[in-house]
Amino acid sequence: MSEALLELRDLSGGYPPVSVFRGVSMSVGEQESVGLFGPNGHGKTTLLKTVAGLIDPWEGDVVFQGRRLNAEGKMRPRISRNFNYDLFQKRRIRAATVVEAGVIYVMQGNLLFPEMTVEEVLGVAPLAAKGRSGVREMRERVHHLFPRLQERRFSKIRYLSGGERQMVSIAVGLLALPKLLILDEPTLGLSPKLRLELMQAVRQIRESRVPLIIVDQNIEFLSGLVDRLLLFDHGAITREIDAASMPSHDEAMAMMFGESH
Ligand SMILES: Nc1ncnc2c1ncn2[C@@H]1O[C@H](COP(=O)(O)OP(=O)(O)OP(=O)(O)O)[C@@H](O)[C@H]1O
Repeated sequence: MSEALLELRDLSGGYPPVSVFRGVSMSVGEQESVGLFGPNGHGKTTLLKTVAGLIDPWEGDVVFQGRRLNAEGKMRPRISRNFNYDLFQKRRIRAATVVEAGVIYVMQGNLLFPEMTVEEVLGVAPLAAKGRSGVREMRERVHHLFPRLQERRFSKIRYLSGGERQMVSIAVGLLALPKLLILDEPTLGLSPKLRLELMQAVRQIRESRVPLIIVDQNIEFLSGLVDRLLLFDHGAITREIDAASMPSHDEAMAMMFGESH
């Protein structure tokens, strides 16, 4: 396997006091693409939000290019009696640190500013790249990937369809010049036509060798895209499957729930 770009070491987390995932160890190599597949509500998004620095890990490490991005040690129980104790809590991982390291997480759902235009949003996105070179080339690539955004560049985000907003979100992620791009269910809830368009764009991103972690409910889509598939069940990685032996949707479900799913 190629050298590890991202390594998660025995990572646990959740929404205190509720534990969502436990003892997750995985790695993503340079130029590798890894898929996460598992039932809804079992903690994939929570794991990715922890890697992205949006919520604190309870235990374990997030290591990127050999550097630990989280504070060392376990999360300590909260002892503050302040109502807004979150404001005073010292963060164990910071989203800004993760972004500066080059890990870009494209979240599920629409989190864009509704009153900004497509052009304005795409204009500010490269700020996250912190002066790394290659923004101009990436702009061209984004235009090529999503010609529809060029047509809609003067439209406010609020007037875009769900699929177009998803395209903007991925474009923002790319314009941050990711060293690792994390896509959380990029085709969720889209019409079949837009879904296909977006799937093709993600395939092209993959072909350009951007390392990816991608979560999707469509295993056929993931199979054509990833070097390894991780089955994620009840907050833990239960199985790792390499590209040569990708299962069908039914086979993957049987691996997780037995033949009677
Ligand atoms: N902000 C939150 N506060 C408390 N619990 C939450 C929060 N967000 C999610 N959860 C809970 O954490 C658990 C894991 O949810 P998560 O979204 O990580 O799962 P998932 O595998 O990504 O599923 P999906 O594909 O539906 O997003 C669920 O039980 C969910 O209800």
